[in-house]
Amino acid sequence: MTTRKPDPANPDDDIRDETLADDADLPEGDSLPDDDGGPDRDDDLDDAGLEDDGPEDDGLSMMPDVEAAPSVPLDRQTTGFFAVIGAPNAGKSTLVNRLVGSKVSIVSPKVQTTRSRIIGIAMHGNAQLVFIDTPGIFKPKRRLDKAMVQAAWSGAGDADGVVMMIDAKRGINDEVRLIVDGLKAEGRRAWAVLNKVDLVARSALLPMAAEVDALGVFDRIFMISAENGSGVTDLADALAAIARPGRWMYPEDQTSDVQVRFLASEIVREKLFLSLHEELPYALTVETEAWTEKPDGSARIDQVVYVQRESHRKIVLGAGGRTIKHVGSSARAELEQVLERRIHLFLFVKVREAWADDPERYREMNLDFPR
Ligand SMILES: Nc1nc2c(ncn2[C@@H]2O[C@H](COP(=O)(O)OP(=O)(O)OP(=O)(O)O)[C@@H](O)[C@H]2O)c(=O)[nH]1
Repeated sequence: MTTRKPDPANPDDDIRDETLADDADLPEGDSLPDDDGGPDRDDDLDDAGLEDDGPEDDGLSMMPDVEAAPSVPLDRQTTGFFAVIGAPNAGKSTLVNRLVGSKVSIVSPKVQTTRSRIIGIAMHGNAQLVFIDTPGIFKPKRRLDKAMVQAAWSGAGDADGVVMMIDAKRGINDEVRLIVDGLKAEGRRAWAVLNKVDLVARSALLPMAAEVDALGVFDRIFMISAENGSGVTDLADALAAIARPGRWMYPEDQTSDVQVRFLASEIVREKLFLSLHEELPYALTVETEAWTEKPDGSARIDQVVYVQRESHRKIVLGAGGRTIKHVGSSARAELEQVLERRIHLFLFVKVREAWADDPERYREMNLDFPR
């Protein structure tokens, strides 16, 4: 992930212009930045990425500052690297977040929320369990779909083991069969995790497990609720039991490999997913354009929401800028909680019709660009 600030020499890259353009849609005094008590709008325009206010933090990953001595001697450490795959909405990110014990991957009731591979790291006894949360696997139509599905399968390819999540409420449907066919084609076996058992009658679970077994690719079947945690410890125990002897790959208090810049855009994307309806969430992407450390310990984050049409931009802004303001304010609250510091968040909405065909956007999403 690159640290990029707007280039003042390049007008197309000038965030200040975007701010002004967005402003045209907003009534006087209703600014896009969600920032109570931070710098006022004029200040923001003046220091939009031209001068550093403090050190620019380039290594913005969710890594601890100091590596402590490990709690388990090196010769007793074990490591397992597991891909979590499944249909969209099966609960993959919810499970990974629960196993890790903090939010590393965004969650929404909409399908295809996760777009790229995200690593979550959980400590379990002597084992370090590294989970690859993958985008949902489905029949791709658009280029972005293809990139997401490729990322999911390559996550499975990299792993020691594959955990396939199945939404028990939906049962064994075509989406599940598509993935099972993919596993068979790759010659891979997996563990099946029937999720959302809190939504299903107990009497339906045993016949479903028999159906899962009959699919012929699963060595073990677990029943869990990623939402309320039931069955998750048994799953973690079983995964830890097959972890290989070997030194941990990450410091034990590291929870993810995601860069904080990326996490910050993901959090905004999650709030947009929760606030917008129908196709619009799928037609946008969010990028962190600049991250500036402030002398008072706070940070200023400038992000661009790319949409494909002017009409989409209007919807994302909302009447009087209300939608984007609401998104900004809930994202800022969460960012402040996660980063444990004060954040000034500035969101700019930009129309870029063909962003979904632009290789640069895929790099920012941590996805390979499918040709
Ligand atoms: N009732 C219930 N809801 C769940 C459970 N696990 C996940 N959910 C909900 O299901 C929805 C989808 O969860 P996610 O974790 O985003 O699913 P995902 O598989 O990562 O989704 P994609 O990003 O589309 O691949 C969210 O609204 C979750 O709150 C569960 O065990 N029980």
